[in-house]
Amino acid sequence: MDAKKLAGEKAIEFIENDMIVGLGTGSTVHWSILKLGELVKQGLNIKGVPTSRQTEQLANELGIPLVGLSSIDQIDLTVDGADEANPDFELIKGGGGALLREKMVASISKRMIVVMDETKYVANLGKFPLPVEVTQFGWEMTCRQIKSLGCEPKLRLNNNLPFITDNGNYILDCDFGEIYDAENLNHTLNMIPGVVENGLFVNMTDTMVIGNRNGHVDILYKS
Ligand SMILES: O=C(CO)[C@H](O)[C@H](O)COP(=O)(O)O
Repeated sequence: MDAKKLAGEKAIEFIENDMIVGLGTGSTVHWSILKLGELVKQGLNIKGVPTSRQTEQLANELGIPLVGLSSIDQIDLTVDGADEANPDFELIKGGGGALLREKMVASISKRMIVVMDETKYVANLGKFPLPVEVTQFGWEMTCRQIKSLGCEPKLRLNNNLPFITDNGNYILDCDFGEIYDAENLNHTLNMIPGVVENGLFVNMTDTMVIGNRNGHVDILYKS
């Protein structure tokens, strides 16, 4: 059983006609977008807000109408993946490098549904190094300041060259070990000049759809 596919497709059940829908990035939400494309072909009326160029391209190929942040102030529902999620519904995102647009879209969403396979649901965040998007200008200085918080940042590479985000920035993958105060770390990181955004999503989702290899899908709601 493809646990990512199970979760991705299940989440589409939350989408209703006439909604503005945030479209996340990654291999799990990929399945949600494919399913959404089928429903749009059958007459579902929605508008999507893509969180990356990759997602924008997929949505265009599938004929999903898109709208940009320039013309909306609120999104009804966003479906997106995660690299890790804990029982407090805190997330690490950005494995695909789309964390800035993902967080902007999530921040104006009335509801965010997170889709993942069972391996992403963990007791404590931090095994997955936290992605931090930083400006190219002075990135080494920013890197040293992040390091002084007690982690080992690594510049993300792509074919031996720095990975460049859709926004023209770099990503530092930061191993903090186990993260016990995600809210505080989120604020501390974003106070460092040169940090554009980090991949901690705190108080942004109340629903997680988790696919299991045994074919079962768990839906968790924050109480
Ligand atoms: O945050 C993300 C991209 O920036 C993704 O949602 C996250 O990396 C999960 O990806 P996948 O579903 O492929 O495991």
